[in-house]
Amino acid sequence: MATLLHTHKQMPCTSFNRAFAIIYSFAILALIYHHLTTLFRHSTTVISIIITTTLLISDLILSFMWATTTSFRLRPVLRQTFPENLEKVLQEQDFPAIDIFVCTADPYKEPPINVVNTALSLMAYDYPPEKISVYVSDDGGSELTLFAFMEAAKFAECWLPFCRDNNVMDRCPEVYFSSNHHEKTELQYEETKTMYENMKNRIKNVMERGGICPNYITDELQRKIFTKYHTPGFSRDNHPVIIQVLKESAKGKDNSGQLMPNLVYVSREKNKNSPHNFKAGALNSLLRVSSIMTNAPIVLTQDCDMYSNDPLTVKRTLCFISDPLARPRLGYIQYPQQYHGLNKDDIYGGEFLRVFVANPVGMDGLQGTSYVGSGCFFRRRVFFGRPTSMVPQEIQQLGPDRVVEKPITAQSVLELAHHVARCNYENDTKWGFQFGFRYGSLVEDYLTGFQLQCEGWESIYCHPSRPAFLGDIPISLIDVVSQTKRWAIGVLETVTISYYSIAPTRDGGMIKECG
Ligand SMILES: O=c1ccn([C@@H]2O[C@H](COP(=O)(O)OP(=O)(O)O[C@H]3O[C@H](CO)[C@@H](O)[C@H](O)[C@H]3O)[C@@H](O)[C@H]2O)c(=O)[nH]1
Ligand SMILES: [Mn+2]
Repeated sequence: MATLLHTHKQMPCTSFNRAFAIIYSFAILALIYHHLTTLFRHSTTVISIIITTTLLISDLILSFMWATTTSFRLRPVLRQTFPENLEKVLQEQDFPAIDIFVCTADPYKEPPINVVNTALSLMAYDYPPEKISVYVSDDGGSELTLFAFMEAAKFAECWLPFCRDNNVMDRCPEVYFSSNHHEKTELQYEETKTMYENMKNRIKNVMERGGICPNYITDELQRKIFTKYHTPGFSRDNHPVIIQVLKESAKGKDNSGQLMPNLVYVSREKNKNSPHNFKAGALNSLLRVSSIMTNAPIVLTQDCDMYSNDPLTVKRTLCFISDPLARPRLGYIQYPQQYHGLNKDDIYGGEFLRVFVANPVGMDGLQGTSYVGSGCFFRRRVFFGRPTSMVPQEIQQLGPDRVVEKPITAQSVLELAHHVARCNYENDTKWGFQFGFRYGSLVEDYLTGFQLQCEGWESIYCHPSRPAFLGDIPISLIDVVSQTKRWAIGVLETVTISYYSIAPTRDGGMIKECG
């Protein structure tokens, strides 16, 4: 028998949901019938015609909404993965490499210490470290974020072996050090904690000062890097490309002599005359920069406030991707967005159970779930056209199948990486429409997932009992309202874009440019 890597089964509530759907449909039909008979037989005055017609239209709209969501209740599936079996089908040296994208946009709204915690939790995955590359996109173009990551690169040298040696489950340092579930006596614990506190203090000081303290700059090279942020006219919306390799796997080893992941800081070029396309634009820049530097076949996108809560998540994902019987059209695997720090009453409904759990479970049983922006593992290939026909890239180095041979710090690699992160790079290309993350909606994730599905890619929703990722939720009313408004507008934009673009299934070609 083949080794079991994952299973799926229908949820026990399926039969009940189906029976309910049938009964409810009859009730709706009866209601519509009632409205129609009232309209044609009993409505004699203009007023009663208007009232009945209005009721009929509203009930038709509500029925349509009910029918679309009910489809998610008809075949909900639960999946289980067996990462412990992975090495029976795939040797560790054959594990695919993975490029992880972390996006941040503003050091004051998204404190660098939190972004650093997210990145550290991802670098510390239970996975061969030399196969992991973490790319940080800094849309805030801030030296404070870069400084925080320079510190993180140093701290990672002791944090990664510490997690490995002690089999730590909470690999986000802040969470680990503020919980009480561990041996607090050990020397290694004390040392690591002190290093973490030092890092935190240095980042805090820099934040309070609003700039880098001169005594924190250790060498000429660092000084040179930070002067880039002080050239005349430099602002978050107007600055050149800054790419800094903070950890190179091939060179740096951790404190126990093991290899480390790559850690690369990227702040794409911005100027006021070019559209920057928000997060989708940032992700596309990272997609290209990472193509040039490492070109891993698997890509994980992550919001800066969503840390990894389970070190096994990459292996779990491989259970689907590396399954010899895997569906060839499998494009992405989405984990739910889950949150920590929810208050007991959750007065703003911040858990979003329907959006991030109930609906995806249902979509998974049909054609696959949508992409929700964070906690999603893609096959890089999905960004380059339909499963059956790959669209050639404007430069050959961006092809998803290319094997990178040069080190990420090679001069030619860095030059090309800078080139593809420039803001006019995308002019006259299909980036954002046919390649990469899609432009035109405030919810680029929803639009991207939807268009990938139109192209024929399938997806899987994986919901392990230990949350794979945990994030922050908006806790003030004003933040909740603005997020909900953004999402609502974004979904409407997705509908209009999809309506006006020619879906690939209909013309056998590509999605028309829009925007
Ligand atoms: O110009 C931008 C704007 C945002 N971001 C990053 O995008 C992420 C999400 O943005 P946020 O403002 O936190 O939006 P939320 O509404 O909280 O995010 C949800 O909704 C977004 C849009 O649907 C998705 O992209 C996210 O993954 C999902 O968590 C954050 O890491 C930001 O740093 C950028 O990198 N560049
Ligand atoms: Mn957010």
